[in-house]
Amino acid sequence: MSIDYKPAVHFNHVSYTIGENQILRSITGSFPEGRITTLVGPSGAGKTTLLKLCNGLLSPTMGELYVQGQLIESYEPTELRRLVGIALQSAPMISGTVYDNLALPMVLQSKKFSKEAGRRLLRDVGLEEEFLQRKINDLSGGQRQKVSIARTLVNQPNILLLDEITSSLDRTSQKEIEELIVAINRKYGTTIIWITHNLQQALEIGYFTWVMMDGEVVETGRSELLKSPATDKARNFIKGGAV
Ligand SMILES: Nc1ncnc2c1ncn2[C@@H]1O[C@H](COP(=O)(O)OP(=O)(O)OP(=O)(O)O)[C@@H](O)[C@H]1O
Repeated sequence: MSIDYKPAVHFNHVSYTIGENQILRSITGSFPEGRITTLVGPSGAGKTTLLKLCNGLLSPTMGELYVQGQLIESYEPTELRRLVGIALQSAPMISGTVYDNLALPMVLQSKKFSKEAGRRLLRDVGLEEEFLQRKINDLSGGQRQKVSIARTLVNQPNILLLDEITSSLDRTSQKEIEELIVAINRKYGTTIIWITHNLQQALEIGYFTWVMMDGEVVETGRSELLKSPATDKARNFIKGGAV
């Protein structure tokens, strides 16, 4: 990947092992600041594991990992959570209202969260203000995912990690979420690292792409590589997914 870009996250020979099982093998590379990078690869390639390393949910077994130029171990856990947000496919929520869920990150830090702040976040994700008092269980999958994204924005993260956030949504909701993420990236300059199984989405939304297989990064570069990969491994994977 080009060295013209400042890395938001940098991996230097990072490995991750569980027992005898090497999940990630000496990963080296960067996620450029202020850009959308997509992570693609077959199931079990290690994409989610790599994402969890970026916000300290997991720690490397070997190698160094830098977030905004600083070794990840040097951050206070709460500081790191504020800096790096994560949204998951399952969008886990507490029961109660949308407001209760949006306020959660602040409540956990013993901070106040105003209704106005809640309404502002809803506007950011394209939901009407009246959603603030809605019960979480009454929301559609797409609306729920928007609330999940809004909740990650409470801490105004510089880096946002997304794990398959559109895979269970219909085409319309999927498009809405894609547009929303692009808008967040543009408005706040948020660095986005996005795992997706949808190669068309990776091509359209991602500025950069990492192709992963068997715990390794087999190819990285501008997302156009998905149309004409340079390596056999990436080519074989993409053939199966047909961009
Ligand atoms: N806690 C764990 N214990 C044992 N093996 C694990 C654990 N977590 C992940 N693995 C293994 O590590 C490998 C990579 O998993 P990971 O979830 O990172 O892959 P992935 O590329 O995100 O896959 P998917 O696209 O299916 O989500 C898999 O073989 C998985 O079985």
